[in-house]
This record gives sequence, C-alpha cells and structure tokens, in this order.
Amino acid sequence: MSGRKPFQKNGTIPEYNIALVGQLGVGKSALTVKYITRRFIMEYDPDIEDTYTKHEWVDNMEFAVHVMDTCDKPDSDSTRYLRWADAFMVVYSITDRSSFEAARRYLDLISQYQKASQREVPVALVGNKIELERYRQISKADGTGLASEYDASFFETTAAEDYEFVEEIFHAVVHEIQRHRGERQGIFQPLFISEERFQIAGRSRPKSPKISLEKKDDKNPSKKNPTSFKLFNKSFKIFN
Ligand SMILES: Nc1nc2c(ncn2[C@@H]2O[C@H](COP(=O)(O)OP(=O)(O)OP(=O)(O)O)[C@@H](O)[C@H]2O)c(=O)[nH]1
Repeated sequence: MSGRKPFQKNGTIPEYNIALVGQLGVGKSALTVKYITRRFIMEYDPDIEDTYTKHEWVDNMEFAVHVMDTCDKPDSDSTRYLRWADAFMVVYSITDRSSFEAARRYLDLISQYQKASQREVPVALVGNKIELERYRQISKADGTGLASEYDASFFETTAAEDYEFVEEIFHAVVHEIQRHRGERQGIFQPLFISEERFQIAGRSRPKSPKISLEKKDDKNPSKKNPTSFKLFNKSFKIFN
C-alpha cells in the first residue's frame, strides 16, 4: 500500500515485547490468542509458556508485537520475563478476589525488579472477564486504586467478546512503550476508548474497556534483539 513506510530510518521495524502475568486461569492465554488471532479459546494447556508475534500497521506505521503468555510455576525463575519485557500486562479476573491479590504480588515483583535493575517499563493492570458482571468481586475502584499505587495504567476487558476490546488494550500498551522510548512524542494523540465510540460503531455492549493512561514519560532508548518465536505449536480449542 503506498504511503506505508517503516517507522525507523534504517528500514527495521520497531519491536515491542509485552509479557502477560497473573494467576492461573485469569485469561492470559485467552487474551493473547484473542489479540493474535481474533478468536477466543475455551480450553488451553495451562502448563505451556510461549511467545507469539503479531505484525501490525497502525497510523501508517509498521511494528511487531511479541507477546509472552507466561506460566509461573513454584520453582520457576521470573527473571526470564522481567528482563525480556518492554511492558507488562498484569491480569486478574474481576470475578476472583484471589487473582486480584495475586496481581498485587506481581505488581510488587515487577516494581522491586525495576528498582533493583534501574530499568523502568510501562505496566498495565488488566481486569479480565467483565462480561461476567454478575459475578464481579473486584470493583473498578479497587482496580484503579491498585493501579495508581503502582503507577500503572488500568483497563477492564473481556477476551470472550469483541476483538476490539482486546486490541485497544494491546495498542494502548504499545503506545505507552513508544512514549516511554520517546518514539512518538508529539506525533500521536493519547488513546482513549469512550462509551460513545462503541455506540457509534454500532456495538450493543454497554461496557467498554476503561483506560487510564497516566504514566511517566521516561525514555528508554535501549533496543533489544527479538527472541525466537513459535506460533501455535500447541493444541487448544478455539471459538470465534
Ligand atoms: N467468561 C470468560 N472466560 C474467560 C475469559 N478469558 C478467559 N476465560 C476462560 O478462563 C479460563 C482460563 O483462561 P486461560 O486463558 O487459560 O487463563 P490463563 O491465565 O492463561 O491460565 P493459565 O494458562 O492456566 O495460566 C478458560 O476456560 C477461558 O476460556 C473471559 O474474558 N471471559
């Protein structure tokens, strides 16, 4: 398509590593697969950790997003994703208080690592499964409160409904990484998803992902090499 050009002058495209962390069963794999394939998975092998790549064109820019769907085990070493990530999505289920407490522990872990390594990257707290509103245990106020304690962005979403609910969050996180690296200063408007936008788009769902983007504008010029990636080398059931 004419007019499309790589963002960087040397022809390489920017790459963004996003690690999803959170308690077992909160929907990390579902969110990852939804973003990568636009589909919702119902069953997934919980013991597999993998990294997926998606190439995107947004605002006339090409970039690659690498998503690590982490799987922590009691004896596993978290530095594998702490070192790798350019941003974290700390996921909990709005229907499960224990997953919210686990999210706090992950935020703590990330915060301690960042202090020790003196490498700060954006963090987003993500409350998943919002279509299960009747089972909600964690209020939005609880979510925003926890996010602000750790200077994280806050989102609520669902992997089980429209792809856009998930895509917007990944794009917002990419946007945060870009701001953090100083790639997009003054070029792009802050991303915000409003209720009106979903109504205009003809969506019936009354609740859209909530976004709060109030991050520091630190620069991190370091650019890492991409790791190797595998795509869907595991079995799971997928549903549209
Ligand atoms: N209703 C609903 N179910 C979801 C949503 N996201 C995930 N699930 C379901 O929750 C269960 C766990 O989802 P996973 O994506 O495997 O969760 P995970 O965090 O990757 O869990 P592990 O792989 O075990 O670490 C599955 O049955 C999913 O279908 C959601 O947004 N809404």
